[in-house]
Amino acid sequence: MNGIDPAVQAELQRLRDSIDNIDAALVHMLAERFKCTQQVGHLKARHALPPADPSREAQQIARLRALAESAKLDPAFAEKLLNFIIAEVIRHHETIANS
Ligand SMILES: C=C(O[C@@H]1C=C(C(=O)O)C=C[C@H]1O)C(=O)O
Repeated sequence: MNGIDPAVQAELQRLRDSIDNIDAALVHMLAERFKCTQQVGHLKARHALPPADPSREAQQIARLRALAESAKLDPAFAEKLLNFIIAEVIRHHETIANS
């Protein structure tokens, strides 16, 4: 990065500092979400409820797509991200149910 104009370098660093803060916030928010979903997993296992709840997921996806649209984020991306997270949660719930 030696030949970069110092003003450009400073702007790049300012933006990357914000990106790093946002990434840290995402990790903390995901950790909190997984703490909640782990509790849901134990509750479901105790009461013999199935790990996945497709109707709840459909509501969450519809809500998140609408929120994404109003935030000018690609709704398809928001849906993919939520599905990715939920798949991991369901995997955890299956592990809890089988333990
Ligand atoms: C957490 C739950 O379990 C599963 C995971 C979900 C999630 O990560 O939001 C949503 C629905 C379920 O498929 C739940 O039923 O609320």
